[in-house]
Amino acid sequence: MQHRNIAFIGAGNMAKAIISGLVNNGYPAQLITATSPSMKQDGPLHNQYGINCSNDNIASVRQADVVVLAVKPQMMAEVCEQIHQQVDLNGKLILSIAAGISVERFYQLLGKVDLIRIMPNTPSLIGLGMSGLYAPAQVSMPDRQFTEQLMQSVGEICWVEQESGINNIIAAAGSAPAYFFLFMESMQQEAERLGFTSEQARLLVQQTALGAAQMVVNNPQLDIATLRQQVTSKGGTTAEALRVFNENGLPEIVASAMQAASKRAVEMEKSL
Ligand SMILES: NC(=O)C1=CN([C@@H]2O[C@H](COP(=O)(O)OP(=O)(O)OC[C@H]3O[C@@H](n4cnc5c(N)ncnc54)[C@H](OP(=O)(O)O)[C@@H]3O)[C@@H](O)[C@H]2O)C=CC1
Ligand SMILES: O=C(O)[C@@H]1CCC=N1
Repeated sequence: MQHRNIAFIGAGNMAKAIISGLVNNGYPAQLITATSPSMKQDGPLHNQYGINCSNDNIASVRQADVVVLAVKPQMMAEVCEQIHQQVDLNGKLILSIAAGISVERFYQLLGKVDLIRIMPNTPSLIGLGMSGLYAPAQVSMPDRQFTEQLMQSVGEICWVEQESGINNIIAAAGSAPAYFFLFMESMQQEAERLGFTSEQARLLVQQTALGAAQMVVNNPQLDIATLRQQVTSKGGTTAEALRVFNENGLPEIVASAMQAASKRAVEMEKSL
């Protein structure tokens, strides 16, 4: 892929996940800078990945071709206004990974910049990310391709035609690792109650989750429902477990939870 000078403004969980994925995939570390107020030049991020680290947003944005805005949504206005006042963003590509901040809001904060919204998730850390991408019509093809390749280097990508699609990506992928973690936490707790040690319970859950996910990946010709049916013997144990899930409304709970995530993103877009 093409290499450009990238500055991550904000170096928390999500920025670190993308940086780790990029560096492990061969993106030149010397072309990556990460900033945060508490950042030390020779701190852990520098030592681990060899990237440039700074607590100076302005200097970092000035020297960058691509700026990844990776602060919490509630911090975004303050950070953007400071950048807008001090740096000419003309010719730079701005990438936002924030939930709940619309393109229109970014134009208010930064002026009419070249901006693409990305909605990644934390498995980017291990190259298994899932990112949604949205670009307004005027964004150039080279900028779209660069962003696509950037995020493909840490996982899979899915373009959305409408900006509202980003909120649905949040529901289906951005927030979704946490759904699977909650499910696994609940299973681990019950496995411990059934008498396994914490380590055994974790192994049982993580290996089963990994195996199930890998079976879905390896069998694109099979519906996920078919894979479920292959585990479920008539009158057997799995059928009993699934009966309890269904009687307690698991599909409806999942649907409501995903809708709640998307709705929250819409609310954030109105308030931030
Ligand atoms: N976590 C996730 O799974 C996902 C998160 N996102 C989005 O990613 C963004 C970041 O989230 P996440 O990584 O979880 O948040 P974190 O709280 O982990 O990270 C926020 C980072 O911003 C830094 N920061 C705070 N103020 C400033 C400032 N003025 N200038 C520069 N950096 C600053 C913090 O530094 P310090 O520690 O020094 O305060 C920290 O490094 C959010 O907008 C979120 O919506 C999107 C998809 C998934
Ligand atoms: O919880 C959040 O708001 C962020 C966005 C998607 C995942 N984490």
